Order: sequence, then C-alpha cells, then structure tokens
Amino acid sequence: MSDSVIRREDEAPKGKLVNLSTLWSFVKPYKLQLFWASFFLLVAAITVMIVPTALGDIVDKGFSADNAGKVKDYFLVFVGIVVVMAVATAARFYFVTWLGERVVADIRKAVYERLLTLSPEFFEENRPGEIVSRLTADTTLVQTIVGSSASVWARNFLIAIVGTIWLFVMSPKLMAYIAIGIPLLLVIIIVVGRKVRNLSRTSQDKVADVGARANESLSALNIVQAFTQEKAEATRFGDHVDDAFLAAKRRIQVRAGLTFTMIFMIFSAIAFILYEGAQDVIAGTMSGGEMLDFIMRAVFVAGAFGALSEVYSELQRAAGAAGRLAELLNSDTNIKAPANCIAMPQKVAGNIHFDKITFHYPSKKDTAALQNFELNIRSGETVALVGPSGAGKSTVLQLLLRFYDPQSGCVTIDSINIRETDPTDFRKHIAFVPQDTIIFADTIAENIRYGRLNATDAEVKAAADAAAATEFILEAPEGFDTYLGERGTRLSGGQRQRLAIARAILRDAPILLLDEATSALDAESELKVQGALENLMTGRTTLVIAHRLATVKKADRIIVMDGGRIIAEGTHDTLMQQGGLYKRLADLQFTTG
Ligand SMILES: Nc1ncnc2c1ncn2[C@@H]1O[C@H](COP(=O)(O)OP(=O)(O)OP(=O)(O)O)[C@@H](O)[C@H]1O
Repeated sequence: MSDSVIRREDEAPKGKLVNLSTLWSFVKPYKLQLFWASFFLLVAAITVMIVPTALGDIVDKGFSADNAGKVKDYFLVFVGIVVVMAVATAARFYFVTWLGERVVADIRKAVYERLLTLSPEFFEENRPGEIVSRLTADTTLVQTIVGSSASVWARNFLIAIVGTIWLFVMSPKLMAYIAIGIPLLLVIIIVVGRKVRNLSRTSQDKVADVGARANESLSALNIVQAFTQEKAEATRFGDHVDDAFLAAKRRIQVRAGLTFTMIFMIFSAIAFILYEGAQDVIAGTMSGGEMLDFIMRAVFVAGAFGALSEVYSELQRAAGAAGRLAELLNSDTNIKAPANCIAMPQKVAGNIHFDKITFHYPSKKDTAALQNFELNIRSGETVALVGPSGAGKSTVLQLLLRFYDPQSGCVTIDSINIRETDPTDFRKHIAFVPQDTIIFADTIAENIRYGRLNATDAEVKAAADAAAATEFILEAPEGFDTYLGERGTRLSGGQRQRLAIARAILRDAPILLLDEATSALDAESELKVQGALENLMTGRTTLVIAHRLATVKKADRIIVMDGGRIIAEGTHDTLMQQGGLYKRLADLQFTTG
C-alpha cells in the first residue's frame, strides 16, 4: 500500500467488531496479566452468583431459634464470600485497567513511530490535526475497551447466562414471568438508549463547534478587533451556544423519560414477582430466603443483560477506533529504504547530480514543478538558485532531501542514487535551513541542539555565536535556558531564523541547503549572519535560494529558474551581461520574487 488517505474522523464512528482483532497483537505480549485478569473476573462473577444464596440462607436459617448455635456461621460465611468478592473485584479492576493503559501506551508509540516514517505527501492528504486526534481520541476509545468494556462484557455475559439457568432451576414459574419481562425491558433500553446516545453525540458535536468557533476567533482576536467584528462574533458564538443547549435539552428529556420508565418497570416487576412469590411462600412451595435469593439474582441478571447491550455499542465504537488506528499502523510510504539498500560512505564529498528530473507534486498532477531539470554540483561548490516565486527553487531542495520521488530522472549524491539508500542515512549528511523556521516548544539551547543531539553546551554556544544569535539569546530572561512558547512565538522572525541557522551550523554536514535563510533579517543582522554563513559554506557543497542580490553574488554559480526549468546559468557578471530574467531580477534586487 502506498501513502493513503485515511478515513475522516466525522465518518461513522462504528466499526466491524472484527477490527478488534488488531488489538490482540498488542494484548498478546501481556499473557500473564491477561491470565490474572480473567481469573479474578471469574472468581468475582462466581461470588456475585453466590451472594443471593448466602443471604437467602441467612433469612431462612439465621433468624431461627432452632439454629441458634449456627447463626454466627451463616453470617461468617456471608462475610467470607463478600471478602473474596471484594478482593477479586479489586484485583480484576487492577489487572484489567493496567492492561488497558499498557496496551494503549504501546499502540500510541507504535502509531507515532509509524507516522514519523511517512512522507509529506501523507500529511498533505491527511490533516495532522486529525491524525493527532487519532492518537488521543481513538486510543482513548480503545483503552475503554481493553481497560474496561471487554471485562464488563465478559463478566455480565457469565452472570447473564449462568444466572438465567440458575433462576430457571429455582422456579420455572417465576422465571417464565421474567423471561417475558426482560426482553421488554431490553427493547426499551436498546431503542431509547440508542436515541440517547445519538442525541448525546449531536450535543457533543455542538459543544465542539462552540469550542472551534471560540478557538478560531480568540486566536485571531487582533483581526476581530481590527475589523470591529466583536458584536458579530459574540452573536455567532451565542447562536452556537444556544444550539448546544437545545441539543442537550432534547437529550435530557429523553433521558428523564427513560429513567421514569426504567424505575417504574423494574419496581413494578419486582412487586409482581414478590406478589407471585408470596403466594408460593404461603402455599409452602418456597421459603422466604429462597424468594429473596430469587429476586436478588433476578435483579443481577437483568442488570447483566442491560450492561451487555450497553457495552455492545461501546464495543462497536471502539471497533471503529481500532479500525482507524489499524489503518494508520498499516500506512506505508514509498519514501523508504529499498530492500537492497546501499550504505552511504562515512565521509561524503558532496557531489550532487540532478539527472533529467521531471516532477509533479502528487496534489498537482497536471503541472510539472520541475521539468527536465539537469544540474551538476561539484563538491564544495556554492550554487544559488534564483527565479520568480513558484519557479521551483524550493522543490529542488525537497527532492534532494527525498521528501518526494521524481516521476522521472534521479538525484545522486556522490554517484549514489538517493532512492537506493536509506533516507535517514543520506539525510545525516545534509543541513537544512527551511523557508519557514520551525521552533519547538523547548529551551533555546535544545532548539539549537536539534541539529546534533549529542552536541556539548560549548558547541551549542559556538553555533549560536557563529549565527550572530548570542546577543539576543543572552538578553532573553534565562539566556540559553529560556523556554520558547509553542512554535517559537516569543521570538521575532529574524531571531527564529538565526536559531535555525545555528541549528544547521551545529549539524556540521558536508551539504548545506539554505532556503531563503536570511529573508527575515534586517540589514545589520544579515551582514553578521552572512559572514557566518560564508564561513560555513567553505568546504561544503551549498545550495542557496535567495532573493537578495548580496547573497547571490557570492555564489560560485547562479542558476536562473522559471516555470520548473533552468533558463540560464553563470556568474553574476556573465548573467548581467546576458540581460534577460536575471538582469531584470537583479535590477529589482530580487525583492519582488
Ligand atoms: N506541496 C505542494 N503541493 C503541490 N504543489 C506544490 C507544493 N509545493 C509547491 N508546489 C507548487 O510547485 C511549484 C514550485 O514551487 P516552489 O515552492 O518550488 O517554488 P519556489 O521557486 O521555491 O517559490 P518561492 O520563491 O515562492 O518559494 C509552484 O507552482 C507551487 O505552487
């Protein structure tokens, strides 16, 4: 399977129960815990079945003067059963919940590890936000299954089956009444229960709408205020809140009706059976204790059937979640190491060849982002790519990093086709400063260290120095240990770029890719960073995309691109003499690109 589109979150949440089989491979390693969970579940279910008998015995024999000597024993037996029940229930809870948490932790890790191997194409087709919700919401659903529903189902299944047979043996007549009553109750529970669930889903969706709306407008509050839309936003939000209330009201009404029906029916049924039982007790065919035993057991059995129907729909929801997680786990990418993978040499010289490449982005199949693109870059050479916006400059870097595979042609590094090696192997030899700087929610030092995780503090500081970043870092409240907000919001664009450059400096790789690495810097910082970058470029193969003449002029060779093709190449002077696109761009200082 190649990169695939996974099902959207808002599709039917139910799934075939067969999907649950995926979970088995995650539960399998924990056989010992599974054994104990099942053992204690069985013990707890048996004690639940015995409790009514023990209570019946107390009523029949424990209150009688003839048995005065044994009264204590009946009570002790009862207490003994209760102790076993309490221990078994607690132990079952422990093992089952442990299993649920453990399995979900393992699934989360497995899914995340798989996601990290997928190509950008996958994330273009599947929104990252939706995938993250798989990791959190779907795994939580699965957790309810493994960590509770499955065991609730097994326990109630046992109680329902064994209890029904037991009741039938105790009194076929009373059981016959129950056999008519229980299905009626079940139909009500299932039909109305389903309605309540649908209504609560609608109500949850409405609440989510409220959240989404608030999130959107609060995160763009400056736009809301600048366009004086506060009133309109408040009205729109108010409408959403009222919608959510109406949905909740409908749910509450149905639920209240269900509560009335259930209480009325259950207690009427108990009264009816008590009445019928009382006739038997008067006639001497049943003892008082046996009747208590019967009624308690009947309540347990009815409860068990009710729980079964409720758990069934939970199982279905979790099956849907398990199915979606299985899809993620099975998602594969074409961007991976081939079977007969060629290892990159320890030291890479950095000769790069783009061999007659034609490439279309998967989401834009009709226009080629690169057409018959042929470029040879010698080890140590600095090549600048220039051209108007959309010319395909960034695409060249994307292909060199093998984020995509071209439809024809190939990219080689030191004559090794990058498709024939492990992506993680050749990417080690590349340092990349992208157009949009990515800053992680971590300290400044850790953000720089992302370039090389084992770098020492001194190396991190040296990299920051070389990127002309030390000055602003030391001005930050805690220097290198200053925590940066999510996506580095506490930094200016230029500061973020300098951190990205420091990160690339620290990586110390033979191939350097700079995609408008200095575009957000002011003239003074750029001058400083330019010096650092020039030092960095010496001895490395560098591909630089820049819109500023000063950067471009220093390159050994300039490649002028337009519409995915190379339309001219040479040094600044030769290209200026030729005139054409380069001269036009240079005259405009590339700033309009
Ligand atoms: N992920 C993508 N999916 C589909 N099309 C894309 C994608 N990225 C870029 N493109 C398209 O490919 C073409 C080349 O884009 P590219 O980003 O390489 O241009 P560029 O020369 O780097 O432009 P700029 O100077 O604005 O960064 C453009 O037409 C662009 O719309």
